[in-house]
Amino acid sequence: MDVSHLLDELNDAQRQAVTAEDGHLLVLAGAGSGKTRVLVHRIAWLIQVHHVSPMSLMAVTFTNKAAGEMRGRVGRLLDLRPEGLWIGTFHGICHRLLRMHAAEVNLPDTFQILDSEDQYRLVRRVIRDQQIDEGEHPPRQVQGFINHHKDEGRRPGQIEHFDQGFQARQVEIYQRYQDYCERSGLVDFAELLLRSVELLRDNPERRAHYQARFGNILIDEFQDTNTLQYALVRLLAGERNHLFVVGDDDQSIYGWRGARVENVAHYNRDFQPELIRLEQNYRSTRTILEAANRVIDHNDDRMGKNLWTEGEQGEPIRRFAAFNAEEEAEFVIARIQDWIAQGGRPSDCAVLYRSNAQSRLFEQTLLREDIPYRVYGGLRFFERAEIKDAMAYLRLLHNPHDDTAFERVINVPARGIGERTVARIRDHARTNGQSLAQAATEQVAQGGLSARAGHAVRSFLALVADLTEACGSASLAGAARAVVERTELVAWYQTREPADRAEAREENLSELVRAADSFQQPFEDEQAGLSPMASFLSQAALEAGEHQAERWEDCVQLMTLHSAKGLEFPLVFMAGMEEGLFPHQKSIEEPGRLAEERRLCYVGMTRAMQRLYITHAESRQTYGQTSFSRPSRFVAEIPEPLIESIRSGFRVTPAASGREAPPDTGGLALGASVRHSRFGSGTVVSLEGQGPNARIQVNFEDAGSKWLVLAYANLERIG
Ligand SMILES: Nc1ncnc2c1ncn2[C@@H]1O[C@H](COP(=O)(O)OP(=O)(O)OP(=O)(O)O)[C@@H](O)[C@H]1O
Ligand SMILES: [Mg+2]
Repeated sequence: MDVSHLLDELNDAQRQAVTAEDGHLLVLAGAGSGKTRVLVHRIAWLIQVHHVSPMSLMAVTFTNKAAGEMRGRVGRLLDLRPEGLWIGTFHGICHRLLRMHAAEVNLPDTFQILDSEDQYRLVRRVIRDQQIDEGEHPPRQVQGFINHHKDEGRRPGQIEHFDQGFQARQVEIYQRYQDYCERSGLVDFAELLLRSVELLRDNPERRAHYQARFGNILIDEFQDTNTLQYALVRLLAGERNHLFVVGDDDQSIYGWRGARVENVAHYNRDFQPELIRLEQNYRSTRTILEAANRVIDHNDDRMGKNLWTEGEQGEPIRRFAAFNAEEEAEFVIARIQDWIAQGGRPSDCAVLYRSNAQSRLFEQTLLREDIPYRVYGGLRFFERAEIKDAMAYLRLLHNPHDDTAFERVINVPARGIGERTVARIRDHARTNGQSLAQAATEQVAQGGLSARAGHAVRSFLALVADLTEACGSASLAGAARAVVERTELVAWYQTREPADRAEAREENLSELVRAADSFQQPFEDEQAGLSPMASFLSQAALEAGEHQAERWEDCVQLMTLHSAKGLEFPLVFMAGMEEGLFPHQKSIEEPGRLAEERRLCYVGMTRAMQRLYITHAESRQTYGQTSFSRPSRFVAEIPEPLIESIRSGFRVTPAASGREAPPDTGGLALGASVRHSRFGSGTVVSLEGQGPNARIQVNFEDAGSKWLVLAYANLERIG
């Protein structure tokens, strides 16, 4: 059989990795060196050359999207659909394990996944029920506490606490939250992993079964695995199985979420893998690559690597210092327009930023210029309110005792059931150890509610019962359609919201029906005996937890630096490169976190293939206040010849007359001495623009030369 196509487009080191003999492997290599490509080819190689059954392979990637792509690429390389192959995220794979062994891990067959928003609401509910002070124990922070301990594999009983006050209460909330989840058959993201690890750890039979099944386990983006994920890998690998691990310590960017780059060292210690380094980069120009290498050089404790490219030198990186965030957005969009005018595609362009809030100005400008765009990391489809409402009904059809779903929609659309009634039902449920649905039914039957409330609750229960009956034999799409129609969600949103918002919700709900209609149940889920409905509900919850970008239509891509991981674009903008924003204020004081920010910068820069722009603004509005910032230290870490400043290259062309009106100096003249609250004193060296756009350049004694927006600068004249 000719297998040359599996090796043709690989260099020697890549080929060595793909064709390695059985054993453990670690491919440690920088960005764009072909790690993901090698992993895909390795899967195909094992199947085609070693005749390994796809059933005995497990491949783990960072997102469902990446998993889907990987499946497609393996399929194309092999020219067939690799049935039985487990490719997925750690969460997806653990979900599958739990579905198959629900009873053994004490979960009902109908267990549901809690996404992060559901989890937040539930934590808040527990805090309120306990009458604990939300100021002292903010739900978000408690949610972080719970997830942190779960990620480290700790149950409430295993958490050491040193006082009987604050810490003890946090642990208690965790315990009660957990009890609630157990009662209602709910599993949060971290729990998916923790239960799976417990299953394999505590059940020798299951462990032996899976160790015998998965002879080869391949993992991408290994540097961002957490403690539990590594524990799972060890349990699955056992003594005999082969691990194929690829990663880049310089791209570890999820430490704040529990990822442990030390796992690379632990893997070396525990498995003594053969080390293969890939040193040739195929993604970026020489300039971009060298600049990224020089920035990351400022970090200590690196595993160290060389990256080179045969690619051309390329253009210098361009740096633009904007007066303010508005001008920054104008600049970026103007460059995108140039790109498109020269025949480039909108989807080649990515604007990357540190935090989601930065997208707004870019969106505004893109909208105004009528350029199609897409923002990632905001609310994804399955996180939208109307979708979650409809899904909650579907969940109730699937499992009437799903309390989270019950609570979400008992009064959606509004039917006059108030918080007091819900509290009464909840109390009844708690006292009698029942689900909310059972409690509500009993309360109605026993006349435990006021006449009005009783009537409303009865109508809600009747709606759910009707739907259940109507959907008993319906297809998944039929059930989704029935929910959308009979619940009258659309009409309800129409009465509450402006027409355009309600219309968008209506479109989304139709999209949900379409999504259900075209849903293809994964082969593995089917094999595991899952109903299409169960698969669909789980898939939705898993997807809601992801913030990875997807490339859809041909539109400009806006996303956070974190979401850009693993992707590549011909034209990249890194916006908001300012101290305090990036590196983030919270990270500046802590060396460990600063190093993680620098890795994030490295990730951002290495997404660029041909052209990279770095922009920063001297002032921007945050929380309604103007703040002034210096350029990010990372900008200064790019050596001079690789980066070119183009502040003067971007000028708004003067009015058609060709004559610019004299600048509005606001009473300040060239040469005047001024003082700025932050930059100290200096001399005015340049003035331009009109009214709110008037700008002033000041040579500050300590802070150097700055352009400021006159209207915001609050300069005080001295001398
Ligand atoms: N031997 C090769 N010949 C030509 N192109 C290659 C080769 N190896 C990889 N590439 C291309 O280089 C780019 C980067 O590859 P890939 O995404 O696999 O790198 P990576 O190491 O996984 O990057 P990252 O660290 O960002 O995840 C891709 O466009 C890929 O198709
Ligand atoms: Mg990759």
